[in-house]
Amino acid sequence: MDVERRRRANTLEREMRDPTSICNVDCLLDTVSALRLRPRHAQAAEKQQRINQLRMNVEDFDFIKLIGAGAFGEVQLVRHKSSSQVYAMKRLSKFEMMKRPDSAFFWEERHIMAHANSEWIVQLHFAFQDSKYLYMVMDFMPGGDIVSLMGDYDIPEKWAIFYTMEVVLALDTIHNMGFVHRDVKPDNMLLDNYGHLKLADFGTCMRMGANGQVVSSNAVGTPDYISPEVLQSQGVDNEYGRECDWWSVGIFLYEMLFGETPFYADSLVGTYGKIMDHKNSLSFPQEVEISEQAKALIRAFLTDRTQRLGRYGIDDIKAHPFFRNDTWSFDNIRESVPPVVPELTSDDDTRNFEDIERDEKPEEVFPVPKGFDGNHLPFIGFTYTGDYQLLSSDTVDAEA
Ligand SMILES: CN(C)[C@H]1CCc2nc(NC(=O)c3cccc([C@H]4CCCN4C(=O)Nc4cccc(C#N)c4)c3)sc2C1
Repeated sequence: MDVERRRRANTLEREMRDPTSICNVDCLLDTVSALRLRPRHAQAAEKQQRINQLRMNVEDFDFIKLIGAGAFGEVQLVRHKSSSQVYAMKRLSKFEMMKRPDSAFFWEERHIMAHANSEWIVQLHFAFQDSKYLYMVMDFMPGGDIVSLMGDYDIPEKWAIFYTMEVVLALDTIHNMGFVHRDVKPDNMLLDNYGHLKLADFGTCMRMGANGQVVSSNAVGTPDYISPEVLQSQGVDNEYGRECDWWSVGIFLYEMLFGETPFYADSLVGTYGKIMDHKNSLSFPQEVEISEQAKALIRAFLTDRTQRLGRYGIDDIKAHPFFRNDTWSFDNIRESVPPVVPELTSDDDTRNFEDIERDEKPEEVFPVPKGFDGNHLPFIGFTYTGDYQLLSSDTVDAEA
């Protein structure tokens, strides 16, 4: 083959091997699977079926227990049959996503968990899809979430130092990847089998622009933890940056120390009102003994974004007196012993997860259109096979 053709062929092959390329092999096979071949192409349809069986699919996993649920799906503890490895498998309904225009959130979640390669971020091991769902196969976090931890223990200030330090380092990882999280809350903070923290749910993450800001008109996030500037972005295009996540850390720290969130109200409007009027509504219950440093840090986070601690980077946060202690430092905390180490008896021990009843709503499926069915086109490229990349040199040789 002439040099020029060989050079171009090599470049294409490199693209096909690159997990982040739009024409990598997984993406190409997604395209084949997304084509709705009509019965008259019997051979092709048969081949398509065979490809779907050879690719990773939900039959490769044994279901163990339902361990979480969200707006578009659920998380199950599963065991991969051929490797016996346990994972947390999140299943998102394609039907739910097709009903809403702003449902491309799973791309950020997939990108962050697949490529963060960080001890602070739950790792995505595999992603695949079928006609109804997207599946994300992730680390199982047997320590459960911080909501459960706060329910089980009265958190002393020393523990609050540990968990706040780990959340700060985890968020710094997300920010350095170019994302604002926007929904930092204890539900999204999970503990591994040592008791160390990882962030777990990235559906509300948004890429920052070159100026470090995001422009968004939908107020995302959970009422209690949402910052004033994100709240004000509802309906209008408001710009804000990573500092909105530091507000949520302030709420989290307050909740660990006082057992409730600072702007709680029995109505959404009540909570929003208190958040917008935080200068007057923030107060510390007298009966709880809390250090001045802790109150100072909470005030430094729960303030207007132009004054908020962390707006110039996390060094100002790390330097705050609240974090001064004789056990943990920002540099060694991941190698230290956490306040609570989960007692686990097996690799599929789910003691730290509440039983969840599955809402048996009838599975809505979309009618397969008679004509061209483009329903799966938005999901092409979602499949991710992580380490065992197809077309990797050893695979081809093994076949040879
Ligand atoms: C703008 N709108 C349209 C979109 C805004 C962002 C968004 N995110 C959604 N997200 C969901 O629909 C969903 C589904 C299952 C579980 C979870 C989380 C919330 C509860 C637990 N959970 C989770 O991810 N757990 C988890 C993750 C990783 C490891 C382990 C373990 N062990 C557990 C979320 S739907 C939706 C709509």
